[in-house]
Amino acid sequence: MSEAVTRIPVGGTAGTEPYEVLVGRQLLGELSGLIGPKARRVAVVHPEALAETGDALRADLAEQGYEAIAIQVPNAEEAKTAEVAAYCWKALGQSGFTRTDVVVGVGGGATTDLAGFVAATWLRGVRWIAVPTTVLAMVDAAVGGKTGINTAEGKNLVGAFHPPAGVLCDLAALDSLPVNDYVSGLAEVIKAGFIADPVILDLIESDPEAARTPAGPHTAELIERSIRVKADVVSSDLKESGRREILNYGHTLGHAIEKNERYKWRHGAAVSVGMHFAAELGRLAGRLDDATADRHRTVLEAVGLPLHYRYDQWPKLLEAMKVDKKSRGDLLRFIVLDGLAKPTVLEGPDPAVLLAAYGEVGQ
Ligand SMILES: NC(=O)c1ccc[n+]([C@@H]2O[C@H](COP(=O)([O-])OP(=O)(O)OC[C@H]3O[C@@H](n4cnc5c(N)ncnc54)[C@H](O)[C@@H]3O)[C@@H](O)[C@H]2O)c1
Ligand SMILES: O=C(O)C(=O)C[C@@H](O)[C@H](O)[C@H](O)COP(=O)(O)O
Ligand SMILES: [Zn+2]
Repeated sequence: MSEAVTRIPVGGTAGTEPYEVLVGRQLLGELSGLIGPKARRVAVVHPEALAETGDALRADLAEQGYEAIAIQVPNAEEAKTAEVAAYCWKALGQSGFTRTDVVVGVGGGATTDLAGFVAATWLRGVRWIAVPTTVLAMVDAAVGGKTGINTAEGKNLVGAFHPPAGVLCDLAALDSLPVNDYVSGLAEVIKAGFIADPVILDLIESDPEAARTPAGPHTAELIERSIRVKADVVSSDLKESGRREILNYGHTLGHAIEKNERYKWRHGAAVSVGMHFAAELGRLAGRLDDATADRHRTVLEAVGLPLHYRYDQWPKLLEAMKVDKKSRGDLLRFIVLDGLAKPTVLEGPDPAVLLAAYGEVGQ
């Protein structure tokens, strides 16, 4: 008997095309429907780690009559560069890819960010479909249409809003994910818990060890709840003119750490340290109660996510945070909590408060 498939709607407001995030197993049968009747060519962008999956998908699409190509890109953040994007553009150009053809991004968030960006920029925008294969990509990266690449100056500094035509979250993909990558994705799940859906935190806290594996009893529910948080936010504010900024909770410092580590840290690990910082900032700014601030430490630590970073790096991190996309001119802006599930913006905090908050994080 096949398992049920959950369908979560996204978008459809302010002139955007609605689409669905499907969560279940054996979802690849849905792909041709999403590719649509007009496409002749399909490009499957996948990381080295998923070479077999990428090639199997290409072969399957070729059997269905498409001119299918596989574009293999490096694993993780090494794929999110201008050079790799140019490599993909070359592959599309050489295959004669037209405006009715379709990109399929199969992989973690780094791959779906790159594939979506290539789709957004090729011929000024072609259709794309996300097939996320990590927790993080399922609950966050593949949903909402933020696509992009990094530069030496900062994380995701080049990109476009270009929503996918559909997102297929096949839970079976998570079985091959290394535990560190699985746990890294839990940072965005926990973020969704703190900014909008505290039941997520209750479920993780009920058995943090089980939450670290796809075999845990709440895996599907945690993923679906997190997707619903993201879908709700991006449906109301696709281009981040306001409410969408709450999804950046923990990211102001997190992205600065990623840049400082030359993108060798996993995103979720950096966001975990960033959420610890944001909690301390909220507390010191007089916004957040002690119990909710402390809960950040306990839940992040319970699943094995990091809380700390090098104290001596503060001046460099502060510099890096200035190019955060939420900054306006010289004004630094942070997402903090006014309470559980009450995210808000803290503008231009006193530098002494920032340093004191980092004092709790730096080691
Ligand atoms: N666009 C957005 O809204 C958004 C949201 C959150 C994060 N992101 C981005 O997502 C990226 C992080 O994504 P991530 O955590 O998925 O990491 P990732 O894409 O770097 O993947 C981690 C590693 O796992 C490998 N991998 C992927 N799926 C696998 C599987 N099923 N089995 C075995 N190996 C597998 C990858 O090749 C890579 O080596 C960051 O670049 C971050 O900026 C984007
Ligand atoms: O979708 C969003 O909006 C987010 O902020 C989600 C984040 O988890 C994600 O890491 C995003 O890529 C960060 O965006 P950026 O605009 O700060 O680069
Ligand atoms: Zn993120």
